[in-house]
Amino acid sequence: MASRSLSRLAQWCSRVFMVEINQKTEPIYFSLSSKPSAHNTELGALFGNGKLFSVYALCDDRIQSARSHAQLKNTLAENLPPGCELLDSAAFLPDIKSSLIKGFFLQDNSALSSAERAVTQLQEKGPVGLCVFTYTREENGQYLCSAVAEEPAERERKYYVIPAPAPQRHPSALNIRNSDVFYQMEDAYKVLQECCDIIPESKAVLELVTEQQLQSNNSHDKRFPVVVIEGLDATGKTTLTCSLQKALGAVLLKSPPHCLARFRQHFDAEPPLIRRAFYALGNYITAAQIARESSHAPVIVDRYWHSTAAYAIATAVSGREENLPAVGSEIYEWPSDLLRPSLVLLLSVSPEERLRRLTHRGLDKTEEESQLEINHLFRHKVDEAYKKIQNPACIVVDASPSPEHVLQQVLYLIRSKYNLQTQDHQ
Ligand SMILES: Nc1nc2c(ncn2[C@@H]2O[C@H](COP(=O)(O)OP(=O)(O)OP(=O)(O)O)[C@@H](O)[C@H]2O)c(=O)[nH]1
Ligand SMILES: Nc1ncnc2c1ncn2[C@@H]1O[C@H](COP(=O)(O)OP(=O)(O)O)[C@@H](O)[C@H]1O
Repeated sequence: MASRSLSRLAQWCSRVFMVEINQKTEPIYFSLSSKPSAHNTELGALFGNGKLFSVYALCDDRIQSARSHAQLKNTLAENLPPGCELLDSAAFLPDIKSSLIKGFFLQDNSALSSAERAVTQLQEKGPVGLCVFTYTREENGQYLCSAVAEEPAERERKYYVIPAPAPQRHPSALNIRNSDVFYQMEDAYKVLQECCDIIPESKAVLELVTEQQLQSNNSHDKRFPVVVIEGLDATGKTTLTCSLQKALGAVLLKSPPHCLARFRQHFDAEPPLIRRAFYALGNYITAAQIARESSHAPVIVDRYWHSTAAYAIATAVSGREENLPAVGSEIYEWPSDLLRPSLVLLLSVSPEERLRRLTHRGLDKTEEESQLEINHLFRHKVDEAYKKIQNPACIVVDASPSPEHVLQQVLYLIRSKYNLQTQDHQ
């Protein structure tokens, strides 16, 4: 695991470091070497001036590591002086899955190296296993890296910073499996089991999952159609799903299911590993409900696995939209143990229309929904991730017309696929 294998600076030499100056430009990649590089000018944009640090929270326990990373980000953001840039950083083994370690790069342009004080304070009371690197510029234009370590010998050891080539796969996509998106119920279940000591609500969620699984009817006899309605918030999912329920005499379900509503706010505040495991388990509870209900009526579902995967992937994959893995990547594969719907419709409206509906609706938003408004790039990535998921893939529906028009369009789609009669003809 990260901390054991990275106790000494030498062990970091096999890794490449990535620092993203902002979401729109290519990140800067560098590594540590015992020999200088004659071509390190491209590092100037990052290492230009001032005191520089990388900080990584290292723990063997993945739950503690996820929480330490989140705490580290909050602590650094609260304590850094103006003029000090806090950038996302990562250390990874190029194109090796699950090798990503997330951290932070601090550019302290203030003369007083006040960031140094903030980092030292963190070092004293910080989360378990804080690993701090400092970077200094030599007269000859070379940059040196040393670790702020307890052992004096480690402190003396320095390595040259040299440019590294961009990897094939964007490093932020390396850890998605079982850290951001889950492809088996048991993998998500294990995460919440490991949280039980520190998050009491986890036990109640796991009991609900077990209870629903016991009630689930896994019989594969004839089922009525299961239609999932997906889309960004305020695209009209709630309005449409209610009308479809009436028009088709269908059962209306949603994910996360009502039985998890009371836990949601808590898990929305947890780091991605824990939060996404919560939403993944919500889909399995909803799947058990779909299995039962679709044996006697059509089922309409408001959000399901596409939402879980799209939001998780769009959050995990940093930088530009092009960094999203291509269609066909394993990260878009439907979980083999999760009930597949018959049809998934992705409601799509223009950003302007969506904002108009959001303001009109006036409901409060999840933090992530607020992000959707501020961060057009994040919203595009969610939308793109929805469309890359296959088996089943989404059918995009233009949801900008009136509610009645959208309903008729969707009923036509469903009927032409299933010759389902509407309620009034039954
Ligand atoms: N339902 C669902 N929401 C998720 C998931 N992952 C993240 N979210 C967040 O939760 C928000 C929506 O939560 P919902 O419970 O669907 O709330 P809602 O009012 O029905 O959503 P909208 O009607 O689309 O605004 C999303 O916009 C995401 O920010 C997931 O797996 N399932
Ligand atoms: N087709 C539509 N045309 C215009 N307004 C709509 C349409 N569908 C929904 N709305 C309105 O937009 C707002 C968001 O709709 P809602 O169904 O809550 O979307 P979602 O569930 O996707 O967040 C609501 O005020 C709703 O009345």
